[in-house]
Amino acid sequence: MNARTSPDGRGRNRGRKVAVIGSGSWGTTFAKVLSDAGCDVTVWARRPEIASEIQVAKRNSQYLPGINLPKGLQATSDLAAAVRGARLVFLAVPSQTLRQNLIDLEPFLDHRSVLVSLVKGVEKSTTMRMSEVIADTLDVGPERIAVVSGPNLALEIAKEQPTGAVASCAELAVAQEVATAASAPYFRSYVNTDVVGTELGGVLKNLIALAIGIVDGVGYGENTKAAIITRGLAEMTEFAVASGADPTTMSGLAGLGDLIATCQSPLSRNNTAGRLIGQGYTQEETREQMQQVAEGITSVHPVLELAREREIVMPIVEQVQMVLAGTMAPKNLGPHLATEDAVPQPELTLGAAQPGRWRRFLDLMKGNRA
Ligand SMILES: NC(=O)C1=CN([C@@H]2O[C@H](COP(=O)(O)OP(=O)(O)OC[C@H]3O[C@@H](n4cnc5c(N)ncnc54)[C@H](O)[C@@H]3O)[C@@H](O)[C@H]2O)C=CC1
Ligand SMILES: O=C(CO)COP(=O)(O)O
Repeated sequence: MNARTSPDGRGRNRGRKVAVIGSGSWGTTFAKVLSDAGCDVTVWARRPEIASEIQVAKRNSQYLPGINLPKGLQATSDLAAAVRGARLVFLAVPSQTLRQNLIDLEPFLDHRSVLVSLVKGVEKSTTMRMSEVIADTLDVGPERIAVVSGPNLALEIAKEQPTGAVASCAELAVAQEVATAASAPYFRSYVNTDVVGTELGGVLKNLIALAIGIVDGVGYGENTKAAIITRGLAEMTEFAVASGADPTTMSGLAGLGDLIATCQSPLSRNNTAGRLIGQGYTQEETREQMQQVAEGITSVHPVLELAREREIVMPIVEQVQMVLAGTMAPKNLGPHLATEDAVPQPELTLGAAQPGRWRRFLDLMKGNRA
């Protein structure tokens, strides 16, 4: 099969110039995916020594030890040089720095370029999702904002272990363009137009992965974890649908797929952070040990703020917040404590999720049929 017809898109990506902003574990891995897909990729690193190591040695020893990066991958610590001529600009920085990174980037952006968020957090000070931060910071419409999300543990993908993701944009043709750029032999990108759902899948699974890590740290077994994953998916779906997402997105790669990967893997930083907390380390000690971004810790508070505004009940996420705040012992986290007013709750499952349904069901059970 020649490159022009190969299913991974190498032929279709010939001459496609793209940039990746951020050279941590995900930025570097995603740059490798794009390069292996045949794109002409430049990755921007904040620290010149990391840019130089990627550019010269084709390595990023701090974030991806032992991984050889593609020969053609370029790196720079000069923002203007990174995005010059790039139609697609992938963003892989921490959620709390994205706004400032975009402000720095703005003078160099082409007015046609598409901003693609790979980030799985919300901005703490505003409760905005990353696509909202992009729209709020730059003068770009929804057709220039995209998201890629899925079960994507960086180190596994850097080792070319196969997986998939969803490329999402309100404009389907743009989602398809992003998916084509991000389709390597070991990485398949699907498309949808549900930016809210795709983005929230990545944010919310981190909170459930924290819960899983906590109970793992306590020493609970598979039943507890399976119950938390299942009830967690119901919470994620309820929240996402109330935020405008399509419920089916939560059963796809960006929802259930990422939830499974993150809750199962010791490679997950959120899972690891939860486990340390479950073992009795404080939040500060956990942060010190991690040395890497665990977005869930920052997202708990803003997500619960939004849940309250939307009248959504998120018992597991609330328990995670209490454990992080030190007001609940890790051993008390579990779905058996999630019963509101001791009223047996309906088992709200994926297909049943609709805004307000949980509340209406509870009202009904309490005899309040108004
Ligand atoms: N690592 C993974 O497996 C995956 C991570 N993600 C998401 O990607 C985003 C980035 O995470 P990772 O690369 O994993 O984190 P990381 O902890 O591996 O790297 C963070 C990177 O951000 C840089 N950074 C720190 N402060 C910065 C600032 N002020 N401006 C610009 N860059 C700054 C660091 O130097 C480093 O390069 C997160 O939202 C994460 O949830 C998404 C999918 C997979
Ligand atoms: O998003 C991820 C996997 O899809 C990575 O999860 P962590 O940020 O918990 O490592």
